[in-house]
Amino acid sequence: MSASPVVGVLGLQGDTREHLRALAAAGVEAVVVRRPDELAAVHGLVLPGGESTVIDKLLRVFELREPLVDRIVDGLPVYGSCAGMILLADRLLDGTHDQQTLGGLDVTVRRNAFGRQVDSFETDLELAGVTDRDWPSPGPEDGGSVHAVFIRAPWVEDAGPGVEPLGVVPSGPAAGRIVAVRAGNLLATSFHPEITGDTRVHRLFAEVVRAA
Ligand SMILES: NC(=O)CC[C@H](N)C(=O)O
Repeated sequence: MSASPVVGVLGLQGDTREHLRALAAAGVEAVVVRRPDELAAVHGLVLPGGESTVIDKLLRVFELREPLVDRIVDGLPVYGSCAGMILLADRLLDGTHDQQTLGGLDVTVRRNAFGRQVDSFETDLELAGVTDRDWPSPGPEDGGSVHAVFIRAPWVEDAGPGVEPLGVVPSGPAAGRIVAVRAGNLLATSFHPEITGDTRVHRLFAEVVRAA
């Protein structure tokens, strides 16, 4: 792997721009991916938050689905945030009737899992992998805790033996639910670090990409 990997952000639908900004702030060269030749040129890929049913359809329209599945099978580092986590799941609960995922992560993900009352909320949670990272401003993000923003988010209903849970909801009705996982080169969070200004999750992913 070259010293400065190029990380793509899937640009079909969702908060592509926020991820591009977060990657740039994490010191990574980041480009939009909308075509198969653009996908072929990146060393890692972010699947942004958005609407997984729409992204699923557009992946097929843009003829990206097959090459992306192939690259995931080949070990491409991929970070999926929210809808991106849904797309990485091998098994999906509460998807629409014709919704497909790309797969790769040996997890069952429940879409829109948090229900109506708390379908969007924020909380601080402990995230494995960011514990010793410095965060430039003092506050609740210090140490291993990140400020997690959930927007009609999924959770990981269950995870296979090769999947490492990185974080759970700390309290409330969904306490203990897994909301961040890693398995090999695949990383996924139910929440949206790209909109908080905290670049530690993107830096963690950049390390995965550099090591691949
Ligand atoms: N913020 C998000 O990415 C929401 C995900 C959305 N509920 C979906 O099903 O894809």
